[in-house]
Amino acid sequence: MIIAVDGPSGSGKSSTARGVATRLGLQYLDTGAMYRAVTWSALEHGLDLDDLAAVAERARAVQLSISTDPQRAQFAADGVDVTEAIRDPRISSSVSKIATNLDVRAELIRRQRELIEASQPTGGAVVEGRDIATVVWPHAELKLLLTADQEARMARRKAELAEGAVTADQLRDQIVRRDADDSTVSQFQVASDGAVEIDSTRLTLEEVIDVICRLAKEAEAASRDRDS
Ligand SMILES: Nc1ncnc2c1ncn2[C@@H]1O[C@H](COP(=O)(O)OP(=O)(O)OP(=O)(O)O)[C@@H](O)[C@H]1O
Ligand SMILES: Nc1ccn([C@H]2C[C@H](O)[C@@H](COP(=O)(O)O)O2)c(=O)n1
Repeated sequence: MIIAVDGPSGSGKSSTARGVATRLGLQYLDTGAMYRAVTWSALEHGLDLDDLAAVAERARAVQLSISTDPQRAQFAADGVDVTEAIRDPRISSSVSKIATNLDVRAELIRRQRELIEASQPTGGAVVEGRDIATVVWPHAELKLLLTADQEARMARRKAELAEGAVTADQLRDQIVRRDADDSTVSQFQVASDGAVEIDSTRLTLEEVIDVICRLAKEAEAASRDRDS
């Protein structure tokens, strides 16, 4: 089973997808981490992020190692562990430049499909991002759009950062400006065909995980009925 989870920044995709994958014994793919790792690599190589061809070349060249174990978040780029570095505000503020480069997207979508295919012999994966149900894996057995209102998303992001780590303007940039830029290349503001929208504004993380696990069981049963 492939479960696709898309949605805006701070809606809870990573924490929810990791929780669902753990409970259902599936792999977990954080596609945003791949865009972040390419951003890290481009900056390490001193590239101008507006040089679309040079950045796309870097995306094709960089060796990415992505853990799909929901219990062990670990990412490496060209052999360097970037698990922590890719969460730095420096990366968050520039990653949209990489994610709106269409040649970078083509390369990362190709790699994401390979990782999803590799997950199938062990039962599948929960895959989260912005374009999973619409572009990367439209035939996912369960497609979800996870939303929450803007105030809740900003409050959640603020709560997870150290006191004073970002200013109010930086916080708004990480959520509102990033969604505006990212939505120029992906459609994650409204549910696509066959996707179920879950508004998590008034739900706890555990409640969202419960809802998704129930939907996954229903999707699995429906698929068994179709096959028999
Ligand atoms: N339903 C929820 N209720 C309260 N807090 C939540 C809920 N879901 C997630 N959170 C918290 O909100 C914060 C942001 O969640 P998370 O990083 O999973 O979002 P995201 O959609 O993956 O964000 P981004 O796309 O920016 O990486 C985390 O601290 C997480 O623990
Ligand atoms: N499938 C995806 C995943 C992510 N992005 C972009 C959008 C974000 O600005 C950036 C980092 O994602 P995050 O870790 O914050 O979820 O990558 C995308 O365009 N498509």
